[in-house]
Amino acid sequence: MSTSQKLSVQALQWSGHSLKVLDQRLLPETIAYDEYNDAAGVTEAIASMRVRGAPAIGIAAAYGVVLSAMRHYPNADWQSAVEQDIQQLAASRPTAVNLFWALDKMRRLLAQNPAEPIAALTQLAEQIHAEDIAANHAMGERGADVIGDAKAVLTHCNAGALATGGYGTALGVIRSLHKRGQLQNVYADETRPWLQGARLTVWELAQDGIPATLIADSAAAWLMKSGKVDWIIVGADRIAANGDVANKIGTYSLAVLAKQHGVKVMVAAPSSTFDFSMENGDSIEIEQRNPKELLPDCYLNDGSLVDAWNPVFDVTPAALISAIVTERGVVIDPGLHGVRSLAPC
Ligand SMILES: CSC[C@H]1O[C@H](OP(=O)(O)O)[C@H](O)[C@@H]1O
Repeated sequence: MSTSQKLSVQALQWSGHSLKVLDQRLLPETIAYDEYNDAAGVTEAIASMRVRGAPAIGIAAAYGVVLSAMRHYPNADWQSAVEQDIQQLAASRPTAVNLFWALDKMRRLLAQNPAEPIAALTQLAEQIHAEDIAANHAMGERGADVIGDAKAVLTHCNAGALATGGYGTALGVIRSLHKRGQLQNVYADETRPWLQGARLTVWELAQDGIPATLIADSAAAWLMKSGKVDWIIVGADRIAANGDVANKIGTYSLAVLAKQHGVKVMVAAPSSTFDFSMENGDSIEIEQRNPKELLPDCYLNDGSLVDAWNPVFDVTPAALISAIVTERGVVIDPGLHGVRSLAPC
């Protein structure tokens, strides 16, 4: 696909009675949407990473609850059937708190016994979607304000429109910097093993005419030692009360390297990514995915030759983070202050 071709690609498209999900396992070669009419399908779309990215997972799950209610209401005991679907959605992936945040919002609405449950649930899911996009634009501007003029930034994984309702968190900051003319270059690392950086971020930025330079994950240290980047900008999947951040595997090593080389680290995440029930990141569940996602094809026919350990997130201590940017505000040096100042009032 030519980089000049501009596509308003969205991870999720809600029709009012079905959810179309862009199958991100096939990008960038193929743009294909699967259409879902029930919660079980949405659960599978999340678990298989057809849709991925903390905010996008939460939004998809919210629509999954709407589809569940559409299927079961007004049968007898329809609320129990919906609750079972909610539990299935909650079991799809463990680390991104946005999934549980969205499901809890839908549950709390159901507990109020709205007179028109389908309409009420639909309105809330659409509100969650719209507010995420608005939050990303607000974060983009706040993050660009913090960074000012940057030689270049390095981003890890994909925290873009493909991982959210639209515009992106880390890529939202990059989009805002680019619009202001404040950015000389964007480096994107490949983000093994799923290659969110090489397959999604480089491609997504190209749709906006934002050139990105791809690097191997193992080149990040040398890039920083070469003085080529000022900031690392990433998203998040769960942020504890002390500012510890769970994000894509490899984020922690980038933060350690950044400290060694005087590079600053920015985390951009909506307030739905905070988990104030957790004092620190020690108890954040780290998803372990199928080793087959890590093994080269040559081993797939004979798994006896090699074992594989495939944690797909890690936790970066707040002390290694320079700024956490949300739609509610910014915390500089979260290691000193925690992030409770960003809690909802
Ligand atoms: C906008 S936050 C996206 C966040 O989710 C990614 O994980 P996955 O691709 O496995 O869903 C990664 O941690 C990103 O930072």
